[in-house]
Amino acid sequence: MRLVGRGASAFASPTPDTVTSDNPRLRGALAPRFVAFYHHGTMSDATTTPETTASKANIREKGRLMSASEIDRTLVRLAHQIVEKQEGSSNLGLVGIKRRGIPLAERIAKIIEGIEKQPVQTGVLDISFYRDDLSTAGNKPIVEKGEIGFDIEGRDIVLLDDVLYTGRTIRAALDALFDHGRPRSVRLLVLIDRGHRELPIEAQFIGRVVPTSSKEIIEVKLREVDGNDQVLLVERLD
Ligand SMILES: O=P(O)(O)OC[C@H]1O[C@H](OP(=O)(O)OP(=O)(O)O)[C@H](O)[C@@H]1O
Ligand SMILES: O=c1cc[nH]c(=O)[nH]1
Repeated sequence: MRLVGRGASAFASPTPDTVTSDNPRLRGALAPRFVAFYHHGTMSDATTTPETTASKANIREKGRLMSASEIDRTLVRLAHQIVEKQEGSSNLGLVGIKRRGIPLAERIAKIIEGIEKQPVQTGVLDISFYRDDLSTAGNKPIVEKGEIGFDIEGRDIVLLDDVLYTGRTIRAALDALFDHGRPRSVRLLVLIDRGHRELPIEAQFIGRVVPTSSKEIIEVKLREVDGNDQVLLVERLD
């Protein structure tokens, strides 16, 4: 059976007991709702833990691509690049894609606030409902069509996610975003671009480009979701 959907990281780390955010509005949005795992080269959602034991037995950690301090420094660079590109932050809005895009948006907003000395609005997109491949998914995710958190009309939006792979999440996120209004511009920030695009989607702000094989998986861990910060390269063995 071919299962498709979102998913990458849950097999490698247990669901955290606590999911934290400084922003009370975002705390619920960070909470994990689905356990995700890879299956035959595609990604899948499941409402119960598919066993991470079996999954773990079939994966091998190949190396650490980024440490916590490397992630920190990368986010500082990306924040400066955003400010340079947007010529400031007065019309800027950062929208994090659930889950790990949300803490990325919060962290980068804080850095930009430190540079520009003015608040930066952050919001959340839960795009589960909008994916174009849900009809073939084995387990359908619960639909949660939440508010972004601020008015995106006329704003310069930066969408943020941890990993850019096929581009399907971002395509779905763009659909969802435009359901909420008409921004002046939309740019994309990802911590890792691993290639393998299936759609004509590119990021304007990239933490690191990591050429990967289709057997490899990028695992981004962020302390707000996973309890620690690092980026791992793992490989499926089957
Ligand atoms: O370009 P794509 O092929 O769409 O893949 C990228 C998406 O996959 C991962 O999400 P994941 O399914 O792990 O969800 P999570 O962030 O909730 O763990 C990652 O966070 C991106 O959102
Ligand atoms: O390798 C991948 C692919 C998609 N999403 C991830 O988080 N990692």
